[in-house]
Amino acid sequence: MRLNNLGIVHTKIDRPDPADVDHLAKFGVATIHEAMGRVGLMRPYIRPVWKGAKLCGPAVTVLLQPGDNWMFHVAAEQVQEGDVIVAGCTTESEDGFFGDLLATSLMSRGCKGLVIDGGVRDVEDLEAMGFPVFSRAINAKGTVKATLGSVNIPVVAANALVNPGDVVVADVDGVVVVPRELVGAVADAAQKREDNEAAKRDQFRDGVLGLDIYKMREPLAAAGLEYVED
Ligand SMILES: O=C([O-])CC(=O)C(=O)O
Ligand SMILES: [Mg+2]
Repeated sequence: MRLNNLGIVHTKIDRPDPADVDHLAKFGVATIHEAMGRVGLMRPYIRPVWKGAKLCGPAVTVLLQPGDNWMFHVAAEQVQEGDVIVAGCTTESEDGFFGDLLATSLMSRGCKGLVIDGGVRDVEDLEAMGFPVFSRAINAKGTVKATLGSVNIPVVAANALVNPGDVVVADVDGVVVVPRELVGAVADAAQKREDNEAAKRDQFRDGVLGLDIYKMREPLAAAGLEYVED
């Protein structure tokens, strides 16, 4: 009888339609999060390790054990072109699980980046390679290869549940997780939101006030806001 979910690799995962992933990739994390109804974000302590890093792709998930990066090598074999890796850990850990060697291996498999609720190192090289990484820490502390975790099971990373095949989008504003079956609908909703924002941006540029665009004068007065001249 299996007592835990460690030591498992799911080799078949469902991925969303690549056209929907491409559409979603056009939008920023803030827009996607709003379009979903203000949900789906990882905790904001996950930050890009180099300026300008961005990623969007279906997740191959990894559950790590603290101080151990064995499962990244197992995960590399499961990566398909366009995937990203999302790594959680069985407990909080800021060890440097990942660096340029693993990035080189993942890139050769078509991987588009990493989100990890842990630490990474070799950041100068990751930037030079153009491999986008989002992590909770930059840490030179090395790890071993000795303890089983799992690949392609549901993982929690920075308070977000990520199922294999969910699409993860990350940019300087944060990391958002879009459930696989919602990717097309969320991309459409994000497009609508962006069109709407474009119209508002034009008005703001022309000097129109939010007070008038959003018709806020009446509700502000009803709430008791007073303008005092003296
Ligand atoms: O080798 C490791 O264990 C992690 C690392 O620094 C790399 O991937 O370059
Ligand atoms: Mg290294």
